[in-house]
Amino acid sequence: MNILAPVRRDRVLAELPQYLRKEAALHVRKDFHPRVTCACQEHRTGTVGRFKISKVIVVGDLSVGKTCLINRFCKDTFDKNYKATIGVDFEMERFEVLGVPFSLQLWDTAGQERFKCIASTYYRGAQAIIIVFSLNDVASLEHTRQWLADALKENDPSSALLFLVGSKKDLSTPAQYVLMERDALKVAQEMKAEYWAVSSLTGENVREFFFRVAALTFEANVLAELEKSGARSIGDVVRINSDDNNLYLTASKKKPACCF
Ligand SMILES: Nc1nc2c(ncn2[C@@H]2O[C@H](COP(=O)(O)OP(=O)(O)OP(=O)(O)O)[C@@H](O)[C@H]2O)c(=O)[nH]1
Ligand SMILES: [Mg+2]
Repeated sequence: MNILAPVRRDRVLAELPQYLRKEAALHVRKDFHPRVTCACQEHRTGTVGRFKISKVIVVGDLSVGKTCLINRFCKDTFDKNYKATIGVDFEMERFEVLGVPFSLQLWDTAGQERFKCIASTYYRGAQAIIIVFSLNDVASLEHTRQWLADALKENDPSSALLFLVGSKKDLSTPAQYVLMERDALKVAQEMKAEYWAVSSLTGENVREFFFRVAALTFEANVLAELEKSGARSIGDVVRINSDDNNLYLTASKKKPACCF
C-alpha cells in the first residue's frame, strides 16, 4: 500500500465516534479528551504531529471471522469461503483524526492452533487488541479470555486498549442475539474491554467499530505523547476508573485556556 497516498475522504474523523453499549465502553465521553483536541488544534501533538501509527492485533478462535472483518473494512469485500490465515496477514489503514494523519497497522492473526506460535510472535507492541468471537458459537466467547491472556503476555496490560467483538451477527435471530450479548457484556466488563457486535456479511457496525478503534487508539497515543513530552500540567493524572469505565478521566488541577 502506498502510505503517501492522500487519506480517503471517508477516513476523516472530526468527531469522536460513539460506543455501541454504555455498559461495556472504554469511556463514555461524547468528545475527544480536551487535551487531545487542544493539542491537535495547536498542532502540538509532539513527535506525533508528523506521522502517527498504532499497531492493532486481531486474535480469536479459528473461523470466527477475523479476516472477513478486516477485509470488509479495508477492501469492502466479503468471501463466503473459508481460507485459514497462515501465521499472520497485515493491512495498513490510513485516517485523519482531528486534522492529524494517523495510521492503523492491522495484524490479522491465525486462529488455528498449529499456526498460533508463529502468530504470537507478532503480538508484541500492540496499542489495541481486538478479540473476536462468533455470536453463534458460545465456545468461541469462552475462549476469548485465553486469547486475551496470551496477547497480554507480550504487551503492557495497563496501556493496551481492548475490544471484544462478536462477529457474524447476521446469523443470529434477535432472541439468540440478546442472550449472547448478555454473556458477552459480562466478559467485556471483566476484561475491561469495549464490546461490539458486527457482521462482515452485511457490513453492520464494521465501519463504526473501526472508526472507534482508530479514534480511541489515536486519543491514547496523543495522551501518551503529551505525557512523555511533559506538555501536560504537573499534577494531571491519567487513571483508569473501573467504576465509570472512563479510561482517560483526567484529574486536572490546571488546564490550558483552550481546553475549557
Ligand atoms: N454469515 C457470516 N459469515 C461470516 C462472517 N464473517 C465471516 N464469515 C465466514 O466465516 C468463515 C471464516 O471467516 P474468516 O474471516 O476466514 O475466519 P478467521 O477468523 O480469519 O479464521 P482463521 O484465519 O483460521 O483464524 C468464512 O467462511 C466466512 O465467510 C459474517 O459476518 N457472517
Ligand atoms: Mg483469518
